[in-house]
Amino acid sequence: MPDVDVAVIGAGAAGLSVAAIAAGLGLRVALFERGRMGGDCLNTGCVPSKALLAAAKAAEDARRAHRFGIRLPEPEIDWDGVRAHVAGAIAAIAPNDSEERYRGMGAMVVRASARFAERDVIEAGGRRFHFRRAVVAAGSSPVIPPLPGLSEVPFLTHETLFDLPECPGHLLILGGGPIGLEMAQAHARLGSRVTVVESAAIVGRDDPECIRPVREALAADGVTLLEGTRAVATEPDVDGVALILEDGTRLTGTHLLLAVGRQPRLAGLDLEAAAVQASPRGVITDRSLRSVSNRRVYAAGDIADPEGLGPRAFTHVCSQHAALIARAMLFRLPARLSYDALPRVTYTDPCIAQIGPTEADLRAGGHTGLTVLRWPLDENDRLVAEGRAGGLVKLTVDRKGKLLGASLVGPGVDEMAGIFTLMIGRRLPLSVLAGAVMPYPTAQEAAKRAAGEFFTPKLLSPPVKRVVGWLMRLP
Ligand SMILES: Cc1cc2nc3c(=O)[nH]c(=O)nc-3n(C[C@H](O)[C@H](O)[C@H](O)COP(=O)(O)OP(=O)(O)OC[C@H]3O[C@@H](n4cnc5c(N)ncnc54)[C@H](O)[C@@H]3O)c2cc1C
Ligand SMILES: NC(=O)c1ccc[n+]([C@@H]2O[C@H](COP(=O)([O-])OP(=O)(O)OC[C@H]3O[C@@H](n4cnc5c(N)ncnc54)[C@H](O)[C@@H]3O)[C@@H](O)[C@H]2O)c1
Repeated sequence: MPDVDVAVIGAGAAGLSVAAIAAGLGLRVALFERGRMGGDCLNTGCVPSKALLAAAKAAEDARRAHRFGIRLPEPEIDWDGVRAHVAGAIAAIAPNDSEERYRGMGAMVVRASARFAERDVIEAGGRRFHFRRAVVAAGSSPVIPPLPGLSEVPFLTHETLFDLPECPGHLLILGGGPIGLEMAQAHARLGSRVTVVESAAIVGRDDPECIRPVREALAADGVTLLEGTRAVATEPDVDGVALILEDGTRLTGTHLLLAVGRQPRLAGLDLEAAAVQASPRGVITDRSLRSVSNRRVYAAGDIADPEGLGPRAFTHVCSQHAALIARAMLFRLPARLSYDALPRVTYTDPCIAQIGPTEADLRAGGHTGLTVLRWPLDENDRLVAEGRAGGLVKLTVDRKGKLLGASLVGPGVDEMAGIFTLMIGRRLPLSVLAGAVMPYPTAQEAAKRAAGEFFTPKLLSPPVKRVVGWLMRLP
């Protein structure tokens, strides 16, 4: 008789969601966590980064208050106060992810490193747990690039960045993805000099039309963006650290943050003992997130490498995975993972958001007959009134008007992204959005206006005008 119905390795966003569902259904659950409950999102990821961005925005709002006729002195940054705010946000959310809460749900929480011992056995804390089903949700860690000299210099990752006792004097950031850009803007607004070195283009998976305003905003915040540039070495410097670029430029800074991507936390899991196959991208699963080589085992969150889709590192993907695993593993219902309507948002100011594929993704995938609809956010009354106008809603639709992808940039587009997730995910016709009554004045009106652009040319066409003219003559 197995000791547990469901064994979950990792109490991050993915593992916690799976454990909550399984325990809620009355199953015997063992949840293994060797580090902090809540994993990256709570402790070193989403929560501290958004808390730091909020502090930075407060400073920036004070600097820009003169636009409203309010003159304030240059804000004084109390770094200890900023850190207290970040720590306070984590502490306020922590009870949701706590050992006590999960024990209360009926799960057995084992604070130890877990590893597979057999196809259906996990060892942790000196005990063996015979399981019916296991979910590997061990997450990912920052990639440490093979940069010559890196072992000689102190460097930061998101795991150490939020513990700095002082605001960095000059923060060098390697990588201009979501982590690099969010942290660049946050630190620049809080008083650091910031230089980002990006080997390709910043947030390069996003739509170039949407990237442009982010690039301009970061430059306005004083961030130096070096794109299409590689660092070839690093070395100690009197300032702290130096990065040598491929053209020979020597950049010096007080701190170096590495933000060049994620790698699955496979080490120590002993997946081979359970015949669970993994690639350098993660645990290989089918589209129901079930291991292709051990059908008792599933993978969720950053560590999952679903065939044909690859890993995605987002907290909302962790929830999506957990719901799908519940369907497939617990209810034995058909389940097939799709990222067709997946939203992703980089929380710079302005935000950049992508829901589903970009126009370039669709064209590269061979889609023809695409129509691109645009609605500029500088015509949005609410944003104009708030002195924040600027940005774009760009929709890519097929011949029949089916919405395939939405690319957004501007203030408030993070909150607008949910509309497009619903539209694409539920395959709602564009007319639903174009015909919706949106509250005035909101940024969301731009979503409706962009959708309306599909119908306007047809509505105002000469034949329709002729019919309306004829109808007007009727008694
Ligand atoms: C700076 C930053 C900002 C981010 N911002 C956002 C954002 O705004 N929005 C968003 O959607 N996503 C964001 N992300 C991504 C998001 O944080 C991750 O996608 C998410 O946290 C992954 O959750 P997970 O459960 O897969 O892994 P994790 O959170 O890493 O959890 C895995 C857990 O497993 C434990 N573990 C590992 N191996 C073992 C073992 N052998 N035994 C026991 N325990 C083990 C680890 O200690 C860890 O606690 C951000 C990430 C970073 C780094
Ligand atoms: N707002 C959010 O949802 C959010 C925020 C932060 C992180 N995340 C998640 O975490 C993941 C990891 O974030 P990330 O920013 O570290 O990785 P990333 O893979 O998204 O971006 C890394 C960037 O570094 C560049 N790069 C790679 N090697 C380089 C090198 N040697 N020198 C210079 N540049 C180099 C890449 O071209 C890329 O632009 C994200 O992809 C995302 O899934 C999400």
